[in-house]
Amino acid sequence: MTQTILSPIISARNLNHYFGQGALRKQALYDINLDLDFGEIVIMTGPSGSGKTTLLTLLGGLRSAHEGSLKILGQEICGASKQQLTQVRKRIGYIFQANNLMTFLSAKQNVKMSLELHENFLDEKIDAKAIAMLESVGLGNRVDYYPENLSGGQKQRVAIARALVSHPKIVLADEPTAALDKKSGRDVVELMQKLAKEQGCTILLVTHDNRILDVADRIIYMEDGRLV
Ligand SMILES: Nc1ncnc2c1ncn2[C@@H]1O[C@H](COP(=O)(O)OP(=O)(O)OP(=O)(O)O)[C@@H](O)[C@H]1O
Repeated sequence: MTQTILSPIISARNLNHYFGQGALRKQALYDINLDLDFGEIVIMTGPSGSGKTTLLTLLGGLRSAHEGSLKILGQEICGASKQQLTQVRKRIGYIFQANNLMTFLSAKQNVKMSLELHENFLDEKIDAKAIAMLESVGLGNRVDYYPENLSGGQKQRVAIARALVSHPKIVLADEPTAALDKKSGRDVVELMQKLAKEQGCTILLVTHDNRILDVADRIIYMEDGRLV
């Protein structure tokens, strides 16, 4: 695996994005210019409907960009093939508000699944790796628990373990604390911050939660589809 540090890790230039067709076509993002550098934690805030999730999904290669240029880990995403997008996605960790754990898999199996999707981990002891990652998020005593028997904060920590176990260079998180009480929310972001600094990964986190803004190296603000 190449360890070349590409900086910026993500680079967007003059990005525009639209929803709908014909008369219903509506612009959601206007002329976005943004660089995310190696190892930094960036928090994106802004009113509801301002375009934060749309931008996050574009930056994560989860939808294709319409206009402009978007480079993720050196790969141009505008006009990229499905295969190229899939390759980029494998190098990104995602954490969502609703943790999206598989309810029929234990904590360990949820984390392992993320490794099973990567060819480069197939030869490794992924069981041990998944357990070690759960230990590092404080769930060493919960590895065989199913999501229904874990608290909201614990489930979100499993989601963090799943996102970080493959050591991605980028982690994108959409409202990771929205469903959590103050203490669990705080614990979750501090954990993300700690692991990101240890692993040297860049985090972009969308939130409405003012209580966690201080973990950011940089805060960016979105309004009416524009970064201001
Ligand atoms: N799939 C879609 N089809 C049509 N319009 C959409 C779609 N997704 C988002 N939009 C519109 O794009 C704009 C930006 O939405 P987006 O979800 O990115 O905002 P947001 O800042 O993440 O909001 P919130 O904080 O409420 O999650 C909104 O006007 C929304 O209605």
